Amino acid sequence: MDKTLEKRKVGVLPNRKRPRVDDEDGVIHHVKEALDEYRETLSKLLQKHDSESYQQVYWRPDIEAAMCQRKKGNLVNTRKQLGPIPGVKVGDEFRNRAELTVVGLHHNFRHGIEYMKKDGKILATSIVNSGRYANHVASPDILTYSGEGGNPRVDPKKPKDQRLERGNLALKNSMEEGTHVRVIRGINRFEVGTRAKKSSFRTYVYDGLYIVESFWQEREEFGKLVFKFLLKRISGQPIIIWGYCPIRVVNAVDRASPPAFNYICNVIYPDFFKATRKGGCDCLHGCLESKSCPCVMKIARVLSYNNTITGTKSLIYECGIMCKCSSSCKNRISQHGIQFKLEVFRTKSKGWGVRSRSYIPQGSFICEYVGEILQDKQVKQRRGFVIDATRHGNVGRFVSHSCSPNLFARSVLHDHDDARIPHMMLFAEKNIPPNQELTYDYNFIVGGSNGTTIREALLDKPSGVAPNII
Ligand SMILES: C[S@@+](CC[C@H](N)C(=O)[O-])C[C@H]1O[C@@H](n2cnc3c(N)ncnc32)[C@H](O)[C@@H]1O
Repeated sequence: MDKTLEKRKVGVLPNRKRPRVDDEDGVIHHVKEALDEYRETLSKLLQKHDSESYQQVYWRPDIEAAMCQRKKGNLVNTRKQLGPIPGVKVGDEFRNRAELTVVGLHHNFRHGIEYMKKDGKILATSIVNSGRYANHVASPDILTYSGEGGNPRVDPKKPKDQRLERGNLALKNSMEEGTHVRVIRGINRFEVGTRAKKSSFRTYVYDGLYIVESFWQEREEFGKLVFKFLLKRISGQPIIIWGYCPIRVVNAVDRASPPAFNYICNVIYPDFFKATRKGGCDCLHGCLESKSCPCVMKIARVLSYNNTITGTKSLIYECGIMCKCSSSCKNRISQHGIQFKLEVFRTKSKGWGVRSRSYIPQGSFICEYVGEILQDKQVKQRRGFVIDATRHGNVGRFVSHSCSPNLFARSVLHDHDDARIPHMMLFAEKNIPPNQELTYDYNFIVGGSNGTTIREALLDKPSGVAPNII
C-alpha cells in the first residue's frame, strides 16, 4: 500500500472546542463525539418542528443542525484536505449528507465534487456518488463518475454541455497530479422487512481512496456533452462489502473482492405480504418448562430448544411478538441475530466461504439465510416462494455446500404464522472449532414436501437462491 495511506494525520482536528489529540483512538473518539452531538441537535430540531407544526415548505433540518454545530465550533476536520480523514475509517456509514460535513469527509452539502486549491491548481478532495447523475459502478473497485453541471435531473433549466471547470477541472487535475480522491457512496436503504419505495431512505458509506485514471466526453440524454471520469480504488485498503456489514472479509488467496450486493439483516418480503401473528402464549415462567405453552406444543416432541437446538423436525415455532414471555425466553433462539464472530474468507476452489473466529457449541444458532422473497410465475409453478440473495443478502449467501456439513438448516416461524414463507435458519450440527469452514447440505428441503432442494437452486446460481416450498 502507498505509504502516505498508512500515515494517518492524527491530531489534525481544527475546531474551536476540542483539544488536540495525538493518538488515533483519541481522534476517532472526537469524531464520534461530534457526530453524537450533531445527532442530538438534529433530533431536538425535529421534535421542535413537530411541536410547532412548522409550515416551511423546503426545510433541510439535517443542514440546519450542521450549521448550528458549526456555530458552536462542534465540527471536526473543518479544513479541506486530500487523502484520508483522521478518525474516519473505510466502511463508516453516515445517515445524511450533512454528517459528511460534520466529520470533514465532504464539506459541500449539495455538490458531488469537492475540491481545494494546492500550489495554484484545484484538486478534487472527495466525490459523492449520490445517484443523481448517471454514474456507473462496475465493481467496488471501479467507478465511472459523471462530471457536474447541466444535469436536467438537478437543474430543470435547459440542459447544457458540461464545461471543463470547477469540479470537472479538479478531477482532471487530480488525474494529472496522481492525487487521491475520497469516494462516498449513497445507498438506498429500506425500512426493516419491506422494499416499498416510500419506506426507503439514503445513507452514505465511505468507500476509501481512488485515483482518476482517465476521462472523456460523451453525449448523453437530451444531447448534451458530459464528462466521464474513470476512477480506480487504490489497492491495500480494507475490502468493502457493499452495504452494512459487521463481518470481516479476508482474502489470502488472490486479489478478488466479494461481489457487490446490499447487505441486509432481515428478509425483504413482497409488498403484498404483511407479517402478522395471530396468537401468542401467556407464559410468565418459562415456556420450555411449561406443559401448556401453545408455541412449544407446536414444536415436535423430538425437538429440545434450550439455547441450542436438537432434533429433526424441520419447522420450528418460536415464541414471538404476540407472546407474553420475555425476549430471553429459551424458545427464541434464532431471532436475536448473529452471535458469533463470523468471517467471509476466500477459499482455494469454491469462491468465498464462511468461518467463525470463535468456538461454536453444537446446536447454536449461526445465521439466517436472508434475501428478497420472490414469487414470479415460473417460481410459483415450481416452488412458490424463493429467497433470492443476489441483490440483497447477508453472510448466509457465502456459506458453501458439503455432503458432510457442520451446519444444518431449519425453517422457523417467529414473527408471522405463514408456513409458506418461514425463516431459513442455520444451526451448528456439531461442536465447531475456531477457523473451520462452515458448510451445510444444500439438499435440505425447506418446510418441504415436493422434493425441491436448496442444492437445486443454489448450485444453479452462484449468488444463492434458496427455495421455500408451499
Ligand atoms: C450460496 S453460494 C456460496 C458462496 C460462493 N462460494 C461465493 O463465492 O459467492 C453457492 C455457490 O458457491 C459454490 N459452491 C458452494 N459450495 C461448493 C462446493 N462444495 N464446491 C464447489 N463450489 C461450491 C457454487 O458455485 C455455488 O453455486
